[in-house]
Amino acid sequence: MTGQEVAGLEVSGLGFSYGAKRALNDVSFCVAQGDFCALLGPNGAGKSTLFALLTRLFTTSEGQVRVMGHDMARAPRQALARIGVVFQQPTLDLDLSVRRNLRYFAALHGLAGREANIRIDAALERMGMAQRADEIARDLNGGHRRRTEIARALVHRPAVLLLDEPTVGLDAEARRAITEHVHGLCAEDGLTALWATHLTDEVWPDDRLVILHRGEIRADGIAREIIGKQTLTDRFLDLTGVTA
Ligand SMILES: Nc1ncnc2c1ncn2[C@@H]1O[C@H](COP(=O)(O)OP(=O)(O)OP(=O)(O)O)[C@@H](O)[C@H]1O
Repeated sequence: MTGQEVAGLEVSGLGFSYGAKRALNDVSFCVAQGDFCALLGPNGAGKSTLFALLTRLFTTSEGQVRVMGHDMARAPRQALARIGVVFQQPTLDLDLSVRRNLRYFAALHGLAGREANIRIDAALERMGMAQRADEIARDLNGGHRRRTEIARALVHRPAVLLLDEPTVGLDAEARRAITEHVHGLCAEDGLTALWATHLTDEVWPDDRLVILHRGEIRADGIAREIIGKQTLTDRFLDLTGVTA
């Protein structure tokens, strides 16, 4: 990234404690626009706490978050408007169709009528869900529900997409399809993605990779360079001291 470019996501010196429990300590990393960044960490590493700070569910006086150049503390509305979020827990209304789930979300963002429909169609197409637009969410399998949630997070055209363990509970085929779709969004649409996971097989060799453990960054770079001659699982175990 040159000095002129605005990073999709810039985190500097972020810290957070739950009472006496230190959950994040001096966390800094920067994701260039259009990059897919895997945030890999074992259970309890601090991934969800980081997401809560990035979405302003929690606030902290320690450190700074910038989204497309907007300081989350000084310009939260501008920063949040540029973020799409896929939470770890499913949040679809299962009684509504795929399209109506997205239409409801569009309305929350002040979008209606033709403009909303154009954006909804584009988001569903992008996630391979256009053919299922009129299906009731309850009738979808887990992978298609997750794809619908990602499409919903795209409706307001965010620049940065945050995904907190988006493939939990899905089989290998559904996980692969979702990972490919999100890589496509980055490569073809210039979306910046931060994908939290504890599954090493979701990280591709050319991905940007940040490894978090006990609230601190243990590695930051291109996955293949961090991995070296090891497998990512071996490297991950070495860096985190987590036993298999
Ligand atoms: N409400 C809370 N009160 C006290 N400690 C907490 C609270 N929530 C999380 N923690 C602790 O903060 C640390 C980071 O937790 P966090 O949930 O952010 O990790 P994570 O990487 O998202 O884990 P997982 O993969 O299990 O979701 C852990 O040690 C956890 O036990």
